[in-house]
Amino acid sequence: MVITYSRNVFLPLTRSCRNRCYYCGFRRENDGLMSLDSIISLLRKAKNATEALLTFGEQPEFSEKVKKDLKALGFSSFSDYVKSVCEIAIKEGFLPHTNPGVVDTDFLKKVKDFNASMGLMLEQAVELECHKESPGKKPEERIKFIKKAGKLKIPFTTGILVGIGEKFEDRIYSLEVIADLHDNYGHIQEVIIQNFSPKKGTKMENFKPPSTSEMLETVKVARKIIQKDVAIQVPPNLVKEVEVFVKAGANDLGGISDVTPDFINPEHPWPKVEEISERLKGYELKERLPIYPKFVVEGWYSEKIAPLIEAYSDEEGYKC
Ligand SMILES: O=c1nc2n(C[C@H](O)[C@H](O)[C@H](O)CO)c3cc(O)ccc3cc-2c(=O)[nH]1
Ligand SMILES: C[C@H]1O[C@@H](n2cnc3c(N)ncnc32)[C@H](O)[C@@H]1O
Ligand code: MET
Ligand code: SF4
Repeated sequence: MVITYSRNVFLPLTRSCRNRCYYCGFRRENDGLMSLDSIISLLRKAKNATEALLTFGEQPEFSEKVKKDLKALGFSSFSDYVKSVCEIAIKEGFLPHTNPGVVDTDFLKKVKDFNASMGLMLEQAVELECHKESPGKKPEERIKFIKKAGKLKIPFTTGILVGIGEKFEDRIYSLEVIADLHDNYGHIQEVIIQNFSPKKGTKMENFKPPSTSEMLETVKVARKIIQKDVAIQVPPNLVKEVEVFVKAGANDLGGISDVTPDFINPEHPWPKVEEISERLKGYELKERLPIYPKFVVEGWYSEKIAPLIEAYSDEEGYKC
């Protein structure tokens, strides 16, 4: 059995965010933008990565600091800045994967051709206390966005955040919603089963994270609900014993970096690929691109990134 992962470099473009999720340690009030120079120098350090992961707070343009930085950099909108970062990444030899939060259709259309895939965590398809101050976490907003990405044929990553106040049946319902989206649009490449990990200084710092057995049950039920052509991803820095999760049905480990931390969960360092390989004896651990083999073979990518995809993938669509 093949277990996949991607080698990436994480670009946290800004921590300014219109939402206030009670579990989030990433958001900062009035944070600015990464400079294009700092992005280039980070990319140049990531010698063996093929994915540039762009993540940031949702709709950060309201922040005075972001507005000021956009002006100083000569951009008239945040989406133009994101598009330029993608172009820089491509020029440096990386395939962008942008996880933008809920953005409008114009934003999505502008950046789509410059991304190998994009993502948005559904988190949970039910309303929860921890999202009371996060308009962009309303289930209908997230579902609408994932549908829009489907209509635009964007290879897509979504998933659930486990242990944020939902019941077990809410997880089942959320996974059914994802399966339904994939039935309708066929664009989901992977479903992340991510455990909530408490962050100091947040409202949920003393909230109990889900246990390993609870996470295993969730992966098992996800594997039953989600279509077989969609990968189940667990992050190896958050679940540690990847071998038991693989036994439960996970078959992807997401992006791993040698040069950047997981900026969302910085207290959880990435294990080395060698360590994962050691734990997964009997399985074939294989590197993939941020666009899954199936979508490479089906040609779900633009001419902007075609040269990179074609140079990096073998005839089965895996990284070569
Ligand atoms: O390092 C991380 N990568 C995260 N990734 C990156 C992901 O592991 C890879 O970029 C994809 O598998 C594409 O290769 C996300 C991507 C999404 O589209 C949506 C959510 C996440 C969440 C995380 C995360 O918490 N930490
Ligand atoms: C990048 C993704 O990380 C998730 N995320 C945000 N905060 C946390 C946390 N404390 N623990 C685990 N995952 C988190 C969100 O679902 C976001 O979409
Ligand atoms: N803010 C976005 C979201 O929560 C992107 C990931 S968190 C930095 O969906
Ligand atoms: S998880 Fe994303 S949307 Fe929520 S506060 Fe953090 S950065 Fe903003």
